[in-house]
Amino acid sequence: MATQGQVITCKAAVAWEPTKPLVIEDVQVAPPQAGEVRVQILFTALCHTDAYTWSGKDPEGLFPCILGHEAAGIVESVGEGVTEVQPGDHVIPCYQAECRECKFCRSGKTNLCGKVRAATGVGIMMNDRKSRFSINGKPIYHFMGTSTFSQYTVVHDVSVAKIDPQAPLEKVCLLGCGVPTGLGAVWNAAKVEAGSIVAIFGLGTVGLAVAEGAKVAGASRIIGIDIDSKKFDRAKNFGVTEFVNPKDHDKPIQQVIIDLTDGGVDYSFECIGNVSVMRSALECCHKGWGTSVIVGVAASGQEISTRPFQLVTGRVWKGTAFGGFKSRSQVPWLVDKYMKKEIKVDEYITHNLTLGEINKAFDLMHEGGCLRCVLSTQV
Ligand SMILES: NC(=O)c1ccc[n+]([C@@H]2O[C@H](COP(=O)([O-])OP(=O)(O)OC[C@H]3O[C@@H](n4cnc5c(N)ncnc54)[C@H](O)[C@@H]3O)[C@@H](O)[C@H]2O)c1
Ligand SMILES: N[C@@H](CCC(=O)N[C@@H](CSCO)C(=O)NCC(=O)O)C(=O)O
Ligand SMILES: [Zn+2]
Ligand SMILES: [Zn+2]
Repeated sequence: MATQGQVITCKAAVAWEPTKPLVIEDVQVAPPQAGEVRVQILFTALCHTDAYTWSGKDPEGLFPCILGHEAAGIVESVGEGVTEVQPGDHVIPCYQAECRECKFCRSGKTNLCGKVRAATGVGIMMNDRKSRFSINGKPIYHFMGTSTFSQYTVVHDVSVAKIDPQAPLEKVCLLGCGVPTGLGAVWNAAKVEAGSIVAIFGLGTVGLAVAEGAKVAGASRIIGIDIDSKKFDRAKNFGVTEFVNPKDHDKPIQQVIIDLTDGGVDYSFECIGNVSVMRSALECCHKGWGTSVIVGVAASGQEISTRPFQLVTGRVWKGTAFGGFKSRSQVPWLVDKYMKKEIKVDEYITHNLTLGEINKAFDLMHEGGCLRCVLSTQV
């Protein structure tokens, strides 16, 4: 039955309130308006940022909403003026848009895009400043411009990357967030050179992707730091060469790393979202040149601090969103790299469930063994 131009009623996991279990509801998804694309989501993974917003600690978190931002699917229909994708195209929704026209996109200095960010931050679509999701007339907010915990979603055309139709959607959905973030933190934000010493704080999916990126870049030592020692065995397969558990030491962890590395590392990456660890990550960097990249997302109200002397003496503190990758241009390139077996993806998938089991999937995130859980949207 043709669905184009019609409201689609489908299943979606709705977050009615912070921390309350998500509820699978029948949701009405309106047709795409000008500059919009309606996508049938086939597979979606969970990222720690979904849990963060669900916790109520995200200043941009609005409820009720449909969370989810790491997914893959097929274009169902497009709105007026959409030229770069058409029904049937295989796509990955991109929470970091790329319009190629705005001040940010034209700067050549950042992957951030300003075109739709004001709308995606308040859970609506740009065209009429309304949501395309509703339940019996009650609007449900969008999330990060993606809302992938749904069988159908509507995204801005600048927020969707067309990918190789041969790519397995149940795997490449991961290229919507965590894996590119870690790889890009190394390749784009830090620009790690061969021979560098690297420290990674937090060995979840993002930290392991940092390790993989550092290995590809030719780092000589890749030191993984995690409070869960069970993380180390798996981390070796992603390139981590040494493991440090802060719990095994009395000294501050930055001092432990400085002692291990004759003065500090060339590059460090915070992949947890803990502001006190962010400080350690900066301070374990080598005087004169060490660079620390913040990747983890810290809760509302949290702030970073250090002695300015740390920066006066040459350390550099920076951060990255989506690893600095330009989404619509480079996600297809990452998919191609995966197809050529040049980057890992399958190895980050530890669990597979269905959308109907999403609360179990959130529980799994707190278990040390879980990296990414991929949900099939067939509830
Ligand atoms: N900047 C971006 O664009 C971007 C993109 C994706 C994810 N993120 C953020 O990156 C962070 C990591 O995401 P993830 O999915 O890999 O999370 P995760 O929860 O799977 O991994 C975090 C790891 O940190 C470890 N850890 C926790 N506290 C620690 C401490 N005090 N010292 C050392 N290790 C500690 C945990 O044991 C775990 O292994 C999250 O904050 C997420 O929101 C940011
Ligand atoms: N609303 C949050 C923003 C959190 C944040 O920094 N998000 C990252 C992506 S995390 C993906 O897992 C990001 O892309 N930031 C840049 C942007 O949002 O434009 C908060 O306010 O804490
Ligand atoms: Zn994410
Ligand atoms: Zn732009």
